[in-house]
Amino acid sequence: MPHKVYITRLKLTDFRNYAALAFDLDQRHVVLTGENGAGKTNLMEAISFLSPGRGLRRAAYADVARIGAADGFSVFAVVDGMEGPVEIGTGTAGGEEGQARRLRLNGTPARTVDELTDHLRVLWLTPAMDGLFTGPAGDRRRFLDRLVLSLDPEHGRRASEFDRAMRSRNRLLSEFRPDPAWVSAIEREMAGLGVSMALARLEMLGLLAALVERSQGNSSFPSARLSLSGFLDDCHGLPAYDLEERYLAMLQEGRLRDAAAGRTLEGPHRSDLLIRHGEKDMEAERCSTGEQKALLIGLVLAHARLVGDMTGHAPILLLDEIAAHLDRGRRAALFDRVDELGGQAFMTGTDRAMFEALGERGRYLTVANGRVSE
Ligand SMILES: Nc1ncnc2c1ncn2[C@@H]1O[C@H](COP(=O)(O)OP(=O)(O)OP(=O)(O)O)[C@@H](O)[C@H]1O
Repeated sequence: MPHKVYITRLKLTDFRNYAALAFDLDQRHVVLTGENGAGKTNLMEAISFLSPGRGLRRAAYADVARIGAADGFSVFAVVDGMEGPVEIGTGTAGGEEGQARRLRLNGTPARTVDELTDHLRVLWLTPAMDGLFTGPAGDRRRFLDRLVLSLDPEHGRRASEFDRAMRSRNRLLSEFRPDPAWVSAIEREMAGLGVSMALARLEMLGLLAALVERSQGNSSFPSARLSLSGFLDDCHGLPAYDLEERYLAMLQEGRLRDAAAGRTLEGPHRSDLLIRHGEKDMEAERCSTGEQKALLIGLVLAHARLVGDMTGHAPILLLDEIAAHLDRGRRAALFDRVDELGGQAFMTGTDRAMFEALGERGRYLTVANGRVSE
């Protein structure tokens, strides 16, 4: 069983509808119930800021600060983390758009928010992800990249450097006579980064597939079969160097076409994650709404297990409005599966009765008017 990472104290200041909120937690899972608009998802979002990135809503920081607040927002947490107890403070100062989120670990400013991954991993499933299978490829790519990031924190740096290089190339190609040596140098950089990104994604899919294979048959949720398409599809198994040369040649040959299009038409930014319902052997997008939800739950649970297995520390799991779509038996199975992962899970719902099967494994809190009570 992986080591349990859990939050023991949470304090929010000027975060969404919370002016000031503080409460203590123990190792148990946390069930947050309350009426629509009470602030349950806001609390989940606050916890998601204990991981790098823009949180589970991918919101602009200016929208996260409480309306009327004088100066940004802050989230403070005490966590029994991967390296022992740690105090985490994160937030923004001022309401400017585009500003970076600051992080303090045990009172000391951290260089980047990426340092959070030394202490805990936070994974989530929200109703906004329900359209994952039917929505745009970009959503699935982002989902996949978050999976990769939770095991390989370097993935984010590679992706943003690739993006920067690609923007430089697009800009250069739009010039009347771009300097070919400069374009080549940028393409070489893109080839290295792009292939590393593709390989990191493939490695993640391989690990997940192996885990799904091992746990086949003993799950109440369907297993997802995942593959990638849209970039270097016919090159599986080639060494990284050959893949880089291949991608480099594609970029060189595509210069005129890309210049005309005003963007780079081939690369890891064009990949799509293909998802199939394993047991039915059917594309996820053609499954029923309920089947899609179950598939997504199965996928997130498998990923959470993988993170626990690989790091030795169970991730914190945020399951927003998870119980509503499931029948009684499935709900009970979900709580068992979540508990078996060995981490602390936060779950929300409008009705406490939905969580009956969780029993004493959970702590039940009511959210109302920007406050949390027993
Ligand atoms: N920056 C902000 N400042 C103040 N209030 C905000 C801010 N952003 C969102 N809110 C408010 O927070 C409230 C609670 O939102 P939240 O999404 O957490 O509700 P919820 O309890 O999850 O509800 P539901 O059950 O409907 O999903 C909403 O009424 C919203 O208007």
